[in-house]
Amino acid sequence: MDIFLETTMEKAKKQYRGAQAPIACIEAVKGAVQKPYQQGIEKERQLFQSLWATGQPQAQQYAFFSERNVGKWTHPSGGRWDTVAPKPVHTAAVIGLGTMGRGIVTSLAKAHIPVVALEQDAQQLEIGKKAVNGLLEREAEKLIKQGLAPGSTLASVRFTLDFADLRDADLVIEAVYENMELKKEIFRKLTSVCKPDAFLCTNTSGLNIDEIASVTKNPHLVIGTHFFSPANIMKLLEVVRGHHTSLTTIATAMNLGKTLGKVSVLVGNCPSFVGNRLLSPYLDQASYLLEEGCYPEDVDKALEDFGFAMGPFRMMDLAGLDIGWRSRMERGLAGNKVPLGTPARQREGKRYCPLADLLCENGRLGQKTGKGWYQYEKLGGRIAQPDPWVKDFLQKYRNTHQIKQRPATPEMILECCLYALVNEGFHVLEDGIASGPEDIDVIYNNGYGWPKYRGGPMYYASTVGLTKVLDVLDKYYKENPDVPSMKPAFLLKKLAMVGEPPLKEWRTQVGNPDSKL
Ligand SMILES: CCCCCCCCCCCCCC(=O)CC(=O)SCCNC(=O)CCNC(=O)[C@H](O)C(C)(C)COP(=O)(O)OP(=O)(O)OC[C@H]1O[C@@H](n2cnc3c(N)ncnc32)[C@H](O)[C@@H]1OP(=O)(O)O
Ligand SMILES: NC(=O)C1=CN([C@@H]2O[C@H](COP(=O)(O)OP(=O)(O)OC[C@H]3O[C@@H](n4cnc5c(N)ncnc54)[C@H](O)[C@@H]3O)[C@@H](O)[C@H]2O)C=CC1
Repeated sequence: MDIFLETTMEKAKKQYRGAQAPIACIEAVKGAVQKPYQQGIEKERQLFQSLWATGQPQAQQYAFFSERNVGKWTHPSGGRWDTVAPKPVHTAAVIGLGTMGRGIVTSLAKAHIPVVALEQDAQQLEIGKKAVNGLLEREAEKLIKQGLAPGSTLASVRFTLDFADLRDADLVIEAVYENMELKKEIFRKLTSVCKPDAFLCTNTSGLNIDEIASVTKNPHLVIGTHFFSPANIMKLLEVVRGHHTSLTTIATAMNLGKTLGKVSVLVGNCPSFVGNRLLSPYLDQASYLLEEGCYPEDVDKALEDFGFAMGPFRMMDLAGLDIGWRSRMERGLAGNKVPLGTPARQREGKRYCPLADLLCENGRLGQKTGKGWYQYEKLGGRIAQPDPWVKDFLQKYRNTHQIKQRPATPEMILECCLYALVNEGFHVLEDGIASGPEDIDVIYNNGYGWPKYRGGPMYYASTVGLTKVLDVLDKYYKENPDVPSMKPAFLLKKLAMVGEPPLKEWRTQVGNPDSKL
């Protein structure tokens, strides 16, 4: 019998909502550790038992993930990052104190790393400072509650508008708007003001790390450190290596994640990296469902009942709709770079849903503007309420474009969204961007509120049955040839054809000579 386990009953209930098997907390089951994850069960059981034996209350079911080297990869030089010593980070700097920067500053301060926090102007600095101070106060309260204050304190944060104040930082994390020209401008400044051996990190959601590094004097010190929203809470750090990134830089970024109490996963550099690359077709499917008759709350409910912490629309509202919008404008898919005469629902011959762009054009960027796919109680509010404005807007949009309505059951919603995501996971494996299916699972479990008891998207696909996933994708793609992200990946077909081997054997089936697996 499966038992889903967490440290406390409260956590277990939250984490395993929707699970069919009994849930329990450590206190209740002690040695009887069992869970339906495909790997490391024995190791995890031993870890649990040893932690339990030492009486450490912070023993966590997923603790072993932060200990194992997630993202094995061999450098073109033949070296491996996990054989190289990381450099210590005594002081850090963060540029941009918006949704992400403020959480990153808080994570650093919490990990006793003093931070210099830089903004673009006095007004933004004041807003950022207030937000960071609020988060730090909350952290201080937690320390007091745990009886750790004043012995365990938070590191200092110095707020500034002056790049010269970054001169002593060992590591800088840039978190400004998602715009390549702006990022390059920041990195040009950094490479001239920072110490020659400072590590220069970008929190970009998916821009090319090599292009950002190209404007610096030391591209081997440039790396992607992709945090997840809310950055002070979410456990994942996606570490993105560029072409020139050195092993020491990788080791330092991976170690930084550990210092911050996060799970670091090393991935390759491609548009949107791993997590967001899989997210993109998932969100596309979610928005097609709106075109065809669903409302945001219907789609979110199906995915939240499946176990996600947040459905796709609540999640987009949390992250900010402007990130995707900026990225689409840069790629000429939205805004004034779209060639005149382009059909509203088509780009480059493929199906395109402009709904998120239209929301942004209406100033609805999500929680930060108090309105997005939902309405919120105030600017920055968190309580999502269905919005009659959105309902009306969707109805008018469907009428204008005369879109054929297709009633969707929760099962259909799950199949469209999840199989699209999983299919992209197979492409990522074919391309050698993640070092194995387990890494993709770790990314989703820790960065996107995926229900852990389902093991992650790739493991989930193996439990559904790869042939079933393949058949559904195949049928959908035949009916919708303008949605190429639903064309079944070669690796999925191959694995289905060779009898659906267990996930731990998938790496040997990749067969791509360029793969880094
Ligand atoms: C180049 C673009 C790529 C193209 C692809 C297209 C994509 C376009 C859109 C995507 C943008 C990309 C963004 C990105 O790069 C990656 C991301 O970050 S995506 C977002 C990932 N995050 C999630 O999926 C979050 C899922 N949700 C959760 O895990 C939980 O719901 C959450 C932890 C937020 C809350 O937990 P819960 O148990 O429900 O609530 P609690 O009340 O217990 O809160 C716990 C903790 O969290 C704080 N918190 C809660 N809500 C918020 C909030 N809205 N904002 C900030 N913080 C929040 C709360 O205060 C608690 O903190 P404490 O300090 O412990 O009190
Ligand atoms: N919001 C999210 O969920 C996630 C965002 N990201 C990425 O993180 C980066 C930041 O995103 P958000 O925090 O959401 O953006 P945001 O819009 O909330 O904040 C950006 C901040 O950068 C500041 N800024 C702009 N130009 C600046 C400059 N020249 N110097 C100093 N500060 C400057 C702005 O004043 C603003 O406060 C983007 O690259 C985004 O793609 C990555 C992961 C998740």
